[in-house]
Amino acid sequence: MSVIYNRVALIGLGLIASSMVHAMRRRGLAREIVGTARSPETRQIARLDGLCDRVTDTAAEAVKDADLVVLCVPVGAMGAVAAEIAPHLKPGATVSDVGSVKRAVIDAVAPLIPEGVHFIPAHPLAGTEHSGPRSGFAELYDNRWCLLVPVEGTDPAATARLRALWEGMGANVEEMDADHHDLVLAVTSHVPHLIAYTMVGVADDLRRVTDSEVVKYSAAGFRDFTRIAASDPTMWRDVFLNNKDATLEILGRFTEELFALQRAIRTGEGEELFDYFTRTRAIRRGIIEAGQDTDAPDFGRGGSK
Ligand SMILES: NC(=O)c1ccc[n+]([C@@H]2O[C@H](COP(=O)([O-])OP(=O)(O)OC[C@H]3O[C@@H](n4cnc5c(N)ncnc54)[C@H](O)[C@@H]3O)[C@@H](O)[C@H]2O)c1
Ligand SMILES: O=C(O)C(=O)C[C@]1(C(=O)O)C=C[C@@H](O)C=C1
Repeated sequence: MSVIYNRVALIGLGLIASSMVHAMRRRGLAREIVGTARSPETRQIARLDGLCDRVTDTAAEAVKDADLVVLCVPVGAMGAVAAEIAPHLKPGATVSDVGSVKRAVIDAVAPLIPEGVHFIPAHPLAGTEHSGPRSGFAELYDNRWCLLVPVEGTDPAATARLRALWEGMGANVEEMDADHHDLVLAVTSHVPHLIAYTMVGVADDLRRVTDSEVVKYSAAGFRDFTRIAASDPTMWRDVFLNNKDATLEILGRFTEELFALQRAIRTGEGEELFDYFTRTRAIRRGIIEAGQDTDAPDFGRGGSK
């Protein structure tokens, strides 16, 4: 594959940025990758590992002459970083981000972007519970979605170029409106994380009662929750504070359903529980049959009744 951007600057060098570096290098998508991070320790690690072609001490230095600048910091820090880099952006450059929330990031960043610079928000739907400059890997975006959320009046050629970069990094790209994005992600990612955090918190409270049994006998379902609940606290604090309305909307619906199930258990409504679980099982099977869950093991497909 050929070079898509001459110079790419990554602000913040954690899981998402370091995975971008590896994925861009795999296909030679950028001639030069410049990176910077707020903490001196992260910059030091990035330099030691040769993560980027150059690591600068400030974001202002990193974006100098960059054709693409990607903000890879927690959602709550996007505005401050945009303010810092705005005066140093090259005319004609593209600024993008990878934040898990889109409306709040657009509101914070768009007004700071100078005329003549394109702003194209993005969100790769891929991650792990790990963070930091050593957590990235080239395959993270393979066969994952990356949603582009262009604001009104965005230059189609600049959007097409960013799309080509994400496709080059292995992702499938679609465009989506910001509010719709935030609602969909509240359902598919944000509230599920909140539920995992809560369940692990409950288990931790119980541990005082049952000693270490919660850890010792933790079954696969709970282990999956602990993986999710190990995700970065700063990132997730910022997600919930910046996607408040959609999170509360979905959480409201979730608690209504939970109360209905709670009642069915208390009153012994076995049929209601069976029908509910049958419906949810069909959803999982539908996802697998549509080939949308590349992680799903093949066992029992169409087998169990
Ligand atoms: N981790 C995931 O699963 C995932 C998936 C998709 C998108 N995202 C989004 O990507 C972004 C980065 O997430 P990550 O997982 O790479 O995080 P990370 O914790 O691995 O890295 C974050 C980077 O931002 C820097 N940083 C933190 N606070 C900052 C501040 N106030 N000012 C400047 N820099 C700061 C850190 O030093 C670090 O270099 C977030 O906006 C997150 O919502 C994360
Ligand atoms: O796989 C994981 O560990 C993730 O949590 C990744 C995940 C998700 O919820 O799917 C988390 C946050 C994102 O913004 C995008 C992807």
